[in-house]
Amino acid sequence: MLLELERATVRFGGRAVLDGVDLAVAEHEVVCVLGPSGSGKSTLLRAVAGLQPLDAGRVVLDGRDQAGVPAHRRELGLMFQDHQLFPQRDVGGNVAFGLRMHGTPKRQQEERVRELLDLVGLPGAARRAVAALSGGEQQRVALARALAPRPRLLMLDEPLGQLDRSLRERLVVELRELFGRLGTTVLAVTHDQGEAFALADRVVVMRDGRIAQSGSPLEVWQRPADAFVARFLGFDNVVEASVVEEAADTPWGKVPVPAGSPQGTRTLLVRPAGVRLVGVDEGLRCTVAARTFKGTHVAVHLQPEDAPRLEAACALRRAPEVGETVGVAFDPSEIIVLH
Ligand SMILES: Nc1ncnc2c1ncn2[C@@H]1O[C@H](COP(=O)(O)OP(=O)(O)OP(=O)(O)O)[C@@H](O)[C@H]1O
Repeated sequence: MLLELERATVRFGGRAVLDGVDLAVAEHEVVCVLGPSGSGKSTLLRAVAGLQPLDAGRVVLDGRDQAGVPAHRRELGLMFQDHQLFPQRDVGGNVAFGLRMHGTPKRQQEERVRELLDLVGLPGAARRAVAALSGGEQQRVALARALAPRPRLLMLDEPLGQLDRSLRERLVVELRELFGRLGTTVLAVTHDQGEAFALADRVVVMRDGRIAQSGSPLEVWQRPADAFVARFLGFDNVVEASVVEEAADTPWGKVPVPAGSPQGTRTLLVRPAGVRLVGVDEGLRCTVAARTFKGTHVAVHLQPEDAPRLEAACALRRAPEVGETVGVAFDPSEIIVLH
C-alpha cells in the first residue's frame, strides 16, 4: 500500500472530526472521498498532507510513519482550494514552483514545464499571465503545478469545485484518462457524487468523521451500505420494512423483493426505475405531485394517500401530468434490501 491511515483521529474542541479512520490506497489507485459538508473530508486530506496533526492513530506513506514529517517533505502533490495560483507569476512560474523548491536546474525546469503544459492541454502557455486565464485553464495550471515534481501521491480537494457543470464534466473525463496514462496515485475529496463516480476506481463515503462505505463506484451505486449512503446518493425511496421471504411489508403496502434478500426488519431502497405506473385500479393509488425533467427521463413525484412520497423514473413521452391519479406497481429487480 502506498498510503495507509490507521485509526486516524482528529479532534476539535473534544469533538472527533476524524474518528478512527482506517483507509488504504494502493499504488496507481484513484480514490475519491465523498461526503456531505462537515463530514471530515478536508481534515482527512490535511492530515495526510501533514497540515493537520493527528490526535491519535497514524499516517503511513510507503511503509513509513509520517509523524513529525513536515508537509513539504512528504512528496505529495497538492491541489487544494486554499492553495491558489500565484497571481504575480506567469503560468510557467507557477508550474515550476515545486521544481524550484527541489532545486531542479533551470533547463530541466523549463523542459518539464513544457511537458506538463502539453499534458494538461495548454501547450505554449508558459508566458501567459495567470489572471488572463479562464477558470478551467487556471485549474489545469494548478494540476500541472501539482504534477510537476512527480509526486508519489496526488491529493485533490474539490478539484473542479468552482467550475461550471459542462466544463467539470469534460475535465473529469480528461483527468481520469490522464491519471490512467500516468499511473498517478490519487486521493481526491469532493462533495459532488457525479465527479467522484466518474473519476474514482474506489469511492469512500464519509459520515461524521467515519467511513460509511468504501467500494468501487458500481458497488456503492448498486448496493449502498445503509439509508444514509442511499439518501446521500440521491435515492429518496428509502423506508423501513419488514421482509419475509420475497415480500416486504412497507408503508406503500406489500412490495416484492429479490430472492435471497436479507430477512426481518430492514431498510428498503426502491430505485425510481422500479416504480412502474399501472392502471389506477391495479396498484397503489397516487397523485402526481411534481415532475422534473432529467434529460433521459422524467422524475415523477407521487403522493400516495397515506404513505411517504415515491419517486418514479418515467420515459419522457409517458410521464403523467401533475394532478393526475395513477396506480403504482413495484419491480423487484430495482429493489434492494439493505443490510
Ligand atoms: N481548525 C478547525 N477548528 C475547529 N473546527 C474545525 C477546524 N477545521 C475543521 N473543523 C470542523 O470539522 C468539521 C469537518 O470539517 P472538514 O472541513 O473536514 O469537513 P468537509 O467534509 O471537508 O466539509 P466541506 O465539504 O464543507 O469542506 C466541520 O464541522 C468543521 O467545522
